[in-house]
Amino acid sequence: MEQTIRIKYLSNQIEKLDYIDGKSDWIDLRAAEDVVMKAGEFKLIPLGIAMELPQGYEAHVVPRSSTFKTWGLIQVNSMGIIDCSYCGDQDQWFVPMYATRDTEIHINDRIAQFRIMENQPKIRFEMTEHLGNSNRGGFGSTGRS
Ligand SMILES: O=c1ccn([C@H]2C[C@H](O)[C@@H](COP(=O)(O)OP(=O)(O)OP(=O)(O)O)O2)c(=O)[nH]1
Repeated sequence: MEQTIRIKYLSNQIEKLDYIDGKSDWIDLRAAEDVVMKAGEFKLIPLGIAMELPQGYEAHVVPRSSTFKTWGLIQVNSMGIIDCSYCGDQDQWFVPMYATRDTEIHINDRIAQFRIMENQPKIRFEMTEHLGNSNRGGFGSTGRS
């Protein structure tokens, strides 16, 4: 199945997004400005795009596996979640980054990647005193003897 995503570019200096069939289906995202960061600095790096995601979908933004090695950047929210309602002309995607060393990101550098995911079903929480199942054994207990 193919989905169409309406996209608005907020920069004409970045290359257009590209879905590469048959490789990885995650789509690379590019920095929309030159950024100089000192070790220990935090910055929201603009990605130069706004999108209308398909109804019932959200997007997940993560670093590329080479991002840390190339720029010493850590994405501080681990994974960015772009909601379907984030779809206005000025709803530019950003990636919040922490620099672990002095670094320079250039416009058009592919610093992150995304995919879309179907929203989870609606959830209603039902309170109970007893779940009635056996305990699995505490955080991180699997494999411990
Ligand atoms: O890495 C990210 C995370 C979020 N967003 C945008 C899209 C998302 O739809 C919006 C709000 O994000 P989220 O709901 O995760 O943030 P919040 O801290 O809960 O803020 P809000 O009060 O705006 O919901 O910000 C980004 O551009 N990049």
